Amino acid sequence: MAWLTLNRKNTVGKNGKRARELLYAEIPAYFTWDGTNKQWKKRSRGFSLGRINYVPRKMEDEYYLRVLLNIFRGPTSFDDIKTFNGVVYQSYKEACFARGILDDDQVFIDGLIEANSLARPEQVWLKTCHLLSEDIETKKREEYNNPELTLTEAQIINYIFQEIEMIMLFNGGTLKDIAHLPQPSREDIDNSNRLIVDEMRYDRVYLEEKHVEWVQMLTTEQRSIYDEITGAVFKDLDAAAVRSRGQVVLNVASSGIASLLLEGGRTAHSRFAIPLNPDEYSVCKIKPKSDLAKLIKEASLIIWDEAPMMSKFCFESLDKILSDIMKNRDNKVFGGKVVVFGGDFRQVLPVINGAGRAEIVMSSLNALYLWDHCKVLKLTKNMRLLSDKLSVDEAKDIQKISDWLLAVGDGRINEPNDGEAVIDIPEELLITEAENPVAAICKEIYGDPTEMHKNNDPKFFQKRPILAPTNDDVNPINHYMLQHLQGEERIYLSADSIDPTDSDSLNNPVITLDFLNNIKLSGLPHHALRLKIGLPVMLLRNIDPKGGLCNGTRLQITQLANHIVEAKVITGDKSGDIVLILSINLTPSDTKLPFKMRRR
Ligand SMILES: Nc1ncnc2c1ncn2[C@@H]1O[C@H](COP(=O)(O)OP(=O)(O)OP(=O)(O)O)[C@@H](O)[C@H]1O
Repeated sequence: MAWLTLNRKNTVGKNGKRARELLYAEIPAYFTWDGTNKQWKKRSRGFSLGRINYVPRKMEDEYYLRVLLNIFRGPTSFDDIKTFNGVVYQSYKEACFARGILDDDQVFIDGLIEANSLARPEQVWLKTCHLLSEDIETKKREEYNNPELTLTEAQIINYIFQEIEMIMLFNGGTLKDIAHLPQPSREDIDNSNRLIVDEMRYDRVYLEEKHVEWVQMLTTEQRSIYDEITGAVFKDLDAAAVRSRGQVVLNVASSGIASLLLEGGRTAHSRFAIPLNPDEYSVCKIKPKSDLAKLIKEASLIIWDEAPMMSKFCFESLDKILSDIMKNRDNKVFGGKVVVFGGDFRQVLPVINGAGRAEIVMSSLNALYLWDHCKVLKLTKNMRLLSDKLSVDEAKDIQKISDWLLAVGDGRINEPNDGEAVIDIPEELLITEAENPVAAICKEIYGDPTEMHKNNDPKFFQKRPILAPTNDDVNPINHYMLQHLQGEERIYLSADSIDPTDSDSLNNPVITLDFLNNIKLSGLPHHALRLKIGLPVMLLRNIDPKGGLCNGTRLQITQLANHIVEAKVITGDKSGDIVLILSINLTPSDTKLPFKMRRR
C-alpha cells in the first residue's frame, strides 16, 4: 500500500529518482522505510538492495502478483497492476496471460484469435469455403465425363475436403491432425508414398530443356565434375537429367538457409532424421518400412550442400542408415548410393561449444572414417567475377577482395605461420575515424539512422547486414539501432518455465521465475525482446523451411500485435511475402545449466 501511495505522489527519492520510474524491488535503493509512520521516505545516504519474498506457485494470487511486481513500474492501485492495454483483468493471473508472460496454451489461443482479426487463413477459410465449392461440380463432370452429373451438398463438401487433404499430403500434413474439422471419405484419396510422389513432381519437360541450356553453360572445370558425378549415377545423366527421367534426387543442405537455394531442398537433419547432437553411436531415426526409408531407397543421387559445417557424426549416421535401408551386404559406403558433398573448408566448420582447433578439425567431414572413399573434385574459378552485370572496376575490386579472402582462408598471410597469424586488413575495408565504433559501423552501413525509417526500398535492408563475431558484440549494435530507428516500439516478455520433462527441478523453490527471466544463453533470445515497426530482423529458428522461414531468413517487422508479429520476408525467393510469427517454446539443448528450461 505504501508503495502505491509513493507512486501516487510520484515522490522524488535519492539522486532525483522518481518513484514511478522504479520497480518494487528497486525502491529501497532510493527510499527508506519509516516503520513508525508506515511510509517510504527519501533516502539521504547509503544503499540497500530490494528483494521480493519467494512465493510458491500454489499460492496463486500472490504468485502472479509477484510476477507482475518484477516487471511493473509505478502502479498507483492494485487495479493498476491488473491493467494491461486499458483492460482491468479480474485476477493477477489473467493480467499475466494478457501480457503473454505465462507459459500456457492461452497464449496460442489468443494468438490465433488475433491472427483471425488480421484476416489470416482461418478467416479466409470460413469466408471462402462456399467459393471453393463453386467449380467442384464442373470439375467432377469433366473428370467423370458426365455433363449431367449433379452433386448433393454433402458430396460437394466431401470433394472439397478431399482436395484439401491432397494438398496437405503433398506438404507432409493431413487433415487427420486437425481436430474439429470434418474429415473426407478416403476412398478416392491416393495412398501412394507421398514423399516419393513429391520428389517426382518435377516438371520433366522444363527440366529437359533447362538441362540442355545449363550443360552448354558449364566451364571446362564444371563439365569434368558434371561428367564424373553423372558417370557415377548413370552413364549420361545429371541431377536435372536424373529428375527429368523420373528418378529421385535428394537435395539437402546443412543449414536451412542454404537449403532454400536448392530446388526441392531440405535440411539434412529433417530429410534424414539425424539426431540434433549426434555422436559416434548416433543413427538416423528412420523406421525401415516407413515412407521415408522407401524414398531414400529410391534415390539415385544425394546432394548435400555446405557439408563441411556439419559434424562428421551426421555423415556417419547417414552411412549407417543407408547401409541398413539398402541391406548392404557388400559393405559399400553410403549403402552404394552416390552422395555428392558440396562446400568450402575455408568457410564455417562445425560449431562445437568450447572446443579448440584440434577438436573442431577432428569432428570435420575430412576426419570421417569414410573420407578415403571420397573423391575430391575442385572448382577453382570464381564465377561471380564473370557476371556481365559487373563493371570492369567492380570486377577488379571483387577480384582483389576475393584473392585476399582466399589467401586468409588458405593460411597464406604472414607466412610462415602455424595456423595463427596477424592479418592486416586492407585500408579500404576499414572505418578509420570513429569516436563511437558501434555508431560509426551503423552509419557506414545504414546511413543516418534517424533517416532510416524514410527508406521504403525493400532492397535497402536486403543488401546491408552487419556481421558480428560474438553475441556480446551483437547486443550493443542491436541496442544502438533500436534506439535510433523511429517507429512504434513494443517489448515482448518471454514466458519462462522449467521444462516439464525435468521433473526433479519442477518444484525446486530456488528456481524462481525472475531467476529464469534473467538467464541469458546463446541461441535463446533474452527475456525482454524489443521490436519496432520497420526493424530488420533475422529469424533464428527453422519455423517453416518450405515456406522460406528458417534460421537465417531476414525479415522486416510490419505489425506488432500482442502475441504475434507480422513481418515481410526480405531475402530469398519468398521475398515480399508477409508472414506471421507466433511465440514458440524453445528449450536450449546444450547448456551448462543444471536444469532444463523453456522459454516462449
Ligand atoms: N557456368 C556458369 N555460367 C554462368 N554463371 C555461373 C556458372 N557457374 C556459376 N555461375 C554463377 O556464379 C554464382 C556463384 O555460384 P554458386 O552460388 O553456385 O557458388 P558457390 O561456390 O556455391 O558459392 P558459396 O561459396 O557461397 O556456396 C551464381 O550466381 C551462379 O549462377
